[in-house]
Amino acid sequence: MSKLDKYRGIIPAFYACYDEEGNVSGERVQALTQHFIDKGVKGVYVNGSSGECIYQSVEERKLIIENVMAVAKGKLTVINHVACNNTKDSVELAKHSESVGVDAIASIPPIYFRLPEYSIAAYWNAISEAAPNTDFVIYNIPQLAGTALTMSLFAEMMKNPRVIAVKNSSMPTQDIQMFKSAGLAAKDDFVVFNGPDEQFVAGRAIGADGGIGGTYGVMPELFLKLNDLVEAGEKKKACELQYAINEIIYKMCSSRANMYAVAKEILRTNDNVNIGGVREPLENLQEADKAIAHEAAEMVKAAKERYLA
Ligand SMILES: CC(=O)N[C@@H]([C@@H](O)[C@H](O)[C@H](O)CO)[C@@H](O)CC(=O)C(=O)O
Repeated sequence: MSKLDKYRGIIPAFYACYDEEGNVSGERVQALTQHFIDKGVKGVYVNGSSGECIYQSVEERKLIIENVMAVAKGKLTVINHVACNNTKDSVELAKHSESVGVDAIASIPPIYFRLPEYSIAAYWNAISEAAPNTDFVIYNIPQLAGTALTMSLFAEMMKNPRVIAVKNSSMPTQDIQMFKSAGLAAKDDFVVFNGPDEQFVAGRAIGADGGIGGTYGVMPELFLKLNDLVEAGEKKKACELQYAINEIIYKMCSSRANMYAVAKEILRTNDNVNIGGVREPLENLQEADKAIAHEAAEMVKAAKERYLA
């Protein structure tokens, strides 16, 4: 048993939880955390893209992770994304994360200005040094961050003993293999998370240890089953379920509203978990989007009946 096994499995990317006025709701954060515990997932990835972190203040992000930890401590693996696009605020969130006892912190590279690799490494290492007893996960999402994790930057970061994983949301699954191989060449153990939910099976096949995903939250049972099928080597069944999941994701992405607004409506409809809407400038649901969300909710129910029986 490796000490990194706590990261191997299905880890939903936690959604932002707001009250009816659009303020962060600690109560709703706790309810969503409990919902994920009840579903049997391995952990949660808090304050990432799905958590709408770039639209939130440092204080709001502290409130969110405090409420997650109040419920999840000892029950879920908790990874808190702390990047704020400036070192000072990110360091503050890293310190705070360690004080509330998260398992790991994570960070994208700084966005907007194209910084040299030594500046990105300095940014990540400063954040990591602020949480000296906490694992560190590099978040590679070049299509949104505008900067890709290169192998030379990766090699530099391998010198930091706290770097234990890459959450890889780039689209080429080959990236997973490259980080996994180079990680294992540098360290006794190393974790790579699959990012794109639509290619979970492919990501796992090429070396991902599990996944962190923005659509797991509306169908955790389906992703848990998918992971079981991959582990059992049931390729045909795994692909069949992956295709069914992908149809649900395509439906979720077909609305004018932001995908996370659709996800939240599915949660309300199927699971009776109300975590509000999305924060502007993300687009909330109009009537036509609600119809799409309800179709997607029905598809989730049908897939559960078909594949979990
Ligand atoms: C670009 C993007 O948002 N990717 C998502 C995916 O889970 C994505 O929502 C899913 O594959 C649907 O396209 C995650 O990798 C992001 C994520 O886990 C997070 O930080 O919330």
